[in-house]
Amino acid sequence: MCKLNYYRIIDANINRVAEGVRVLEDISRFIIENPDTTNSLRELRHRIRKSFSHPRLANYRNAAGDIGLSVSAATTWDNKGNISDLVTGNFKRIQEGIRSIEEHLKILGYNQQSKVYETLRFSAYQLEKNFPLKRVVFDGIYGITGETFATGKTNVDLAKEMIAAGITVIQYREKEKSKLEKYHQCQTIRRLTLEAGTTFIVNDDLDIALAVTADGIHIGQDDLPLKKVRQIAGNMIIGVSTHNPDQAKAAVSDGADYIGVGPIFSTNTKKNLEKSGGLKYLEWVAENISIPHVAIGGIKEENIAQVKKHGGKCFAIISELAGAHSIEQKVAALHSALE
Ligand SMILES: Cc1ncc(COP(=O)(O)OP(=O)(O)O)c(N)n1
Ligand SMILES: Cc1nc(C(=O)O)sc1CCOP(=O)(O)O
Ligand SMILES: [Mg+2]
Repeated sequence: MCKLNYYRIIDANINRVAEGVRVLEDISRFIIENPDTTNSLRELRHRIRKSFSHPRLANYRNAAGDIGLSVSAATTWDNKGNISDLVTGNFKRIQEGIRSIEEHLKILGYNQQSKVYETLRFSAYQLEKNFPLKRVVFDGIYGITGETFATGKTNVDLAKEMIAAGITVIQYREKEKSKLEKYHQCQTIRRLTLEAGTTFIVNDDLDIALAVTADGIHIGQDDLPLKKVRQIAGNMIIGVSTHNPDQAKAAVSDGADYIGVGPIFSTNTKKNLEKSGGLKYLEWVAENISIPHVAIGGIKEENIAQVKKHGGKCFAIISELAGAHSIEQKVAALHSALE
């Protein structure tokens, strides 16, 4: 291959990487409003552009004749379903682009410069790990579907009613249906939640969560280990059920975004219900755990105020919502009980 083509590859990748960093910089600046991350990204972008320069870079630029353009225009694999995918996709793009720069600099004998880009790639990994995509405020009612506890409403109907009632986080939980049926319901709920700006979390099925580009996955103590789920799910929100302080501490150190705390009260909704210290455990979590927590288990209009008194901020509810004649009225009643 003609040496000049290596310069062309390096030039294309410097542009590609800088553009990817710019997308993240904009998210950090205008959506997350985090000045530290914005500054780190800006510095990374400048270093990407300045760490190698050669007159041949611009001289051999040929964007219009780049055969990759038509390939890229025809692909749909990189369509981004949500902001979390956008962030993950751009970090991937940056890391792969820098890797390509490193390799081609080495071929041309620029070993020192290649090492500089290697350092920048590791900075990008670090920035990805710490990217403050705290998209959700875990506060108020966290609605969980449960059509088996409803009278004639499907999970989709329940999700629609929850959205109309102003619930901002909805979890899809379904224990009876086939994978395919669950997938179809989740597809519909994903569309509805995207339109409404509601956070959508899938219980148990990581494959479905990924397939419908949900915002998050909720796992229990017997599901895949959290670290493995993080490897597969990237930036997706990961919630973990916990029933005692050791599980809560482990979830934090393994990188959970929030924990479920329960059961607070007894409930017939879950088979093989775990034991926990209930309200006492919740109090411990409120005092000792830094990430958001979601209380769950037997929460109803008549006891939600008590849960709040013991440190509850976010309240996950299944049967009290699914069994309500009107979810909108039930949510209003729950809010008044919390006042
Ligand atoms: C918010 C929240 N907390 C806890 C659970 C329970 O999840 P898990 O332990 O996986 O049990 P199942 O719900 O799958 O029966 C939850 N779903 N949501
Ligand atoms: C699904 C679930 N998980 C729990 C836990 O303690 O982890 S309690 C529970 C059941 C919650 O349903 P309801 O609001 O109908 O009681
Ligand atoms: Mg589960």
